[in-house]
Amino acid sequence: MEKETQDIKQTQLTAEAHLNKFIAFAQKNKAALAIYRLPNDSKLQLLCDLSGGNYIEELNLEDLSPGFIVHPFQTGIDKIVSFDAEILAEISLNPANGASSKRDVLDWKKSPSEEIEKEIENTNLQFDFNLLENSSNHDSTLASDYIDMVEKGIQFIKREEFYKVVPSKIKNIESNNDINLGQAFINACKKYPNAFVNLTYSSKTGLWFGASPETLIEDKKGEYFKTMALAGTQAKSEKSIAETTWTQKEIEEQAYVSRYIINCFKKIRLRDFDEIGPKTIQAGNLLHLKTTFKVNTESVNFPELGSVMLKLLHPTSAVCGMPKESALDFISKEEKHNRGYFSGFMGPVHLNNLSHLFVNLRCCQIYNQSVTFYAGAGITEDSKAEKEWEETEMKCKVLSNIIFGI
Ligand SMILES: C=C(O[C@@H]1C=C(C(=O)O)C=C[C@H]1O)C(=O)O
Repeated sequence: MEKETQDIKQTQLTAEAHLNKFIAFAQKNKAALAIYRLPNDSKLQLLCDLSGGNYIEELNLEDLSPGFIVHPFQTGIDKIVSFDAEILAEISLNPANGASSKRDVLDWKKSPSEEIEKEIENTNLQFDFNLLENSSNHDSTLASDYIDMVEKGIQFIKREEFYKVVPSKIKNIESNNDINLGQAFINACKKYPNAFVNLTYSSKTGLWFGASPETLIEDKKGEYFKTMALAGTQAKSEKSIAETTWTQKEIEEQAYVSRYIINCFKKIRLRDFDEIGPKTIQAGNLLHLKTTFKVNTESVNFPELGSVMLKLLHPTSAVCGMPKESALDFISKEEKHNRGYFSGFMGPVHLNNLSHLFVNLRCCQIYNQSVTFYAGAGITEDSKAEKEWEETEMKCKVLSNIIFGI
């Protein structure tokens, strides 16, 4: 018997223990699993597709059934995969500090049967990291290679091949296969309250963990559409956010992203939008410049705006460059690793009338015996290559700190 939207049953365990049971269950049953915490929310969402998820050729948001989508940077080796919301559960964390306690309650929102709930609750297996396949991304990017790539990018900008490009790197750290995934997730929720904290697992996509500061699209059916231009990075200092200053380089770098979004609106002749910012926002130990764009989809009479904009926006100039085609060409030729799902996007679709997709940043892929962290930095004519390398190091630390304490 299917039981939807009703709080069916509550089990008393820590949130961490609940998460680890779900993760081990998903692996054992070859199911697809998405665990996420929306920005500034005190609830964790768990979504499981017992079929293991479906490959999608072309993404049409309006065709998808309620679930979760995982989209790579470029479709090729890595494919778009959708997870159907076959099982939905919610964990309320202690609202005072987002901390997990002995009394974190798991509410089943949807499940195919009581047997499945029991099976998950009774799972005592450990997640087996040995079963994760190693990718082709074995070698960390060398600082010297990254710096050369940035300098080449600056030369291309000077020759007006493009105005901005976002080269990325990978950093591999060896692991003993003893990562406590549930604990890492809860720690990321505590440390990054305004991030989209996510952990996804399927045999099609692998195991990914992230804490993204960036919305790609937020689409509330019949109400609003939102997107954001996020760029420019500096380490948080003693100064208050109000006192933070930005250089011309960072202001320009972020303005490209805003301009790119406005150009997308222009392509579909949409003039009626609110633009808020740029404002300084904090993402962990980093600061960024952010402009929010909001459209009332009801008043502009454009119900499919989210779907249309998604196709136009990805990959934005925050993760690729401007113009898109020539920056993408540079990235494909110069980067030695495969970005996989890094700088792609992911998030819930059509759940409670909301589709909220985030750019997959500040993330890592977990393998047997190692973890690969990904980070990029926006390059403009005034970039200093060493500084950009340091920026990618700081970005990798967002999660390496959670997983390895470094
Ligand atoms: C590419 C990343 O981040 C993006 C690039 C930024 C920049 O270049 O300053 C800032 C925020 C993100 O839009 C990343 O985190 O890896």
